[in-house]
Parts: sequence; C-alpha cells; structure tokens
Amino acid sequence: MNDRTRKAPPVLQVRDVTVRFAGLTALDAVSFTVAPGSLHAVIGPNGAGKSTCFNVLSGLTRPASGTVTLGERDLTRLAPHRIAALGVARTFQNIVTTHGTVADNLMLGRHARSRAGFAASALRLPGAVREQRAHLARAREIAELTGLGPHFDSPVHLLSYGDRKRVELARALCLEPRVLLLDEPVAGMNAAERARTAAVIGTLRAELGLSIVLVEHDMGLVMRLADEVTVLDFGRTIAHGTPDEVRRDPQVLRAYLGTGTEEEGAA
Ligand SMILES: Nc1ncnc2c1ncn2[C@@H]1O[C@H](COP(=O)(O)OP(=O)(O)OP(=O)(O)O)[C@@H](O)[C@H]1O
Repeated sequence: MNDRTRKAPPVLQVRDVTVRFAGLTALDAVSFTVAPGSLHAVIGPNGAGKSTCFNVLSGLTRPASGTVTLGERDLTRLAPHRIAALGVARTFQNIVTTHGTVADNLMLGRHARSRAGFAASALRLPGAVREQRAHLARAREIAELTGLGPHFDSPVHLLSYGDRKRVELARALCLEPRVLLLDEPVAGMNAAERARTAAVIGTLRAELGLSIVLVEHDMGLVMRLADEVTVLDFGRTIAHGTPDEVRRDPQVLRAYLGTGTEEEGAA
C-alpha cells in the first residue's frame, strides 16, 4: 500500500480544441472527458493529431480555440511548468534516459517538489537532510511500483531499453501527478517488455488512483487497458467509446485500413 493515496483526481475536460499550423488543421474541435481514475486512450493513424493533443494538454502548444480544464482550473493558457505543478505530468515519445543512476533520475523528478532551498541542501541543514531522505524513500517506492526496484542504484545506461523507458515513466510519477499523460510508453519495446510495462500501467492506476491519458500505437495494449478510447483521424474525432465499441466502428476500420472515402482523404 502506499501512503500517498489521495482523493480521486479531478475530471480532465478537453472542449472543442482546435490547433492550426499554417494552413493545416492538426486538431479540429476535438472534445473528450477523462473520468477520474480512468484510463483514456487517444489513438489514430500517423499524423492524426495525437501528439498535438498531448502538447495542448501539457501546455507546449496553445490551441487557436477551445479549452482544457482540470476540475475548476482552466489549463488552456498555462505554461508547462504550471500545468505540471497542478498535477499533470507527461512522458515523451522519444526520450530515453541515459545519464546517472535510476535513483539520480528519480530524485531529479522529486526536485520540483522540494521545499528546502539549494543552499540549505548544499549545507546539509537538518531540515533539508530530512526532506532529502523522505524524497529518497518515496523515489524508492516509485521504483518498486514501476518494476525498477532491483535497479535503483544502477547506472541507467546499463539497463535494458524497456527499463530505461520506464525510468522516464517513474520520473514523471515522482511529481505525484493526479493525471499522467503517457506518450507511446511501449514504443520500440519487445513483446516481453511491452507486457511488463502494460502490467506496470495497470498497477499505477489501481494503486495510485491516477487518471491516465495514453497515446499508443500498440492496439493490443490500448484495448486491454483503456476504459474509453477517442479515435482521431486528420485532426477530427471519428469515434469515441469503450474499446469494444471503437474496434467495431466502421469509420475506425476505414481509417486504420486506409480504405477511407474521398472526404476522409485516405491514400
Ligand atoms: N509544429 C508543427 N508544425 C507544422 N505541422 C505540424 C507541427 N506539429 C504537427 N504538425 C502536423 O500536424 C498533424 C498532426 O501531427 P501529430 O504529430 O499531432 O500527429 P500524430 O497523430 O501524433 O502522429 P504520429 O502517430 O505519427 O506521432 C500532422 O499533419 C503533422 O505534420
């Protein structure tokens, strides 16, 4: 059990979000709601707008119109660090940590939550030492939760690719988020690593009660883990529902099989 179990996260609501890049509409009035403690997947073929959607949620891209709210808070125009401070943490598709030990990387993640100043820490004042110890203990718990416990003191570059990618996930968890945005968490992994990471994601939701938004190309993983799925294609929502509902949706099948109508512009 963990002592950080908190009340349910607030509802994350994306309403009518539109993003344009020059002439291209990357997201076109996209809306979805992430229920507290649920796992919501955003899927779609290449170029559908999934990363753009994540960039809006994490404050890296400002939409031309529409809003993103977490409970009562409007996140739409906040800087990324403010959004993170409100409890929305993300991982990145292509970042795989290579420096330091697992512990070093997780402590970097804890740094944002540290109250003791740099000088107090450097001078090893008692309060700062106590705080540091508590952060280290929590980092160790997070390592256990993400399957990295045995590697806590290992240099990251000696770990397998799958473990290294989970270091990024564990570092995001060190922010103690209420909402976790996972951008292709199993990309590039082999089958065993994918299964391991899927199990970790399931555990996170069960044990921490987090809301999770998942962008992932691995449909098996999405269908196994998601409570709800939003399907994008060319920036538009083409389907929304439970995994079973979307997997049978003719528009989804068309988008994935590339046999779309002229209007959908499939090649
Ligand atoms: N900074 C940008 N400037 C111009 N166009 C962009 C920019 N970012 C994304 N796009 C375009 O917006 C559209 C949506 O891209 P996005 O990366 O969000 O799709 P995606 O669903 O994440 O794709 P993938 O599965 O390949 O990662 C694409 O046509 C892409 O080329």
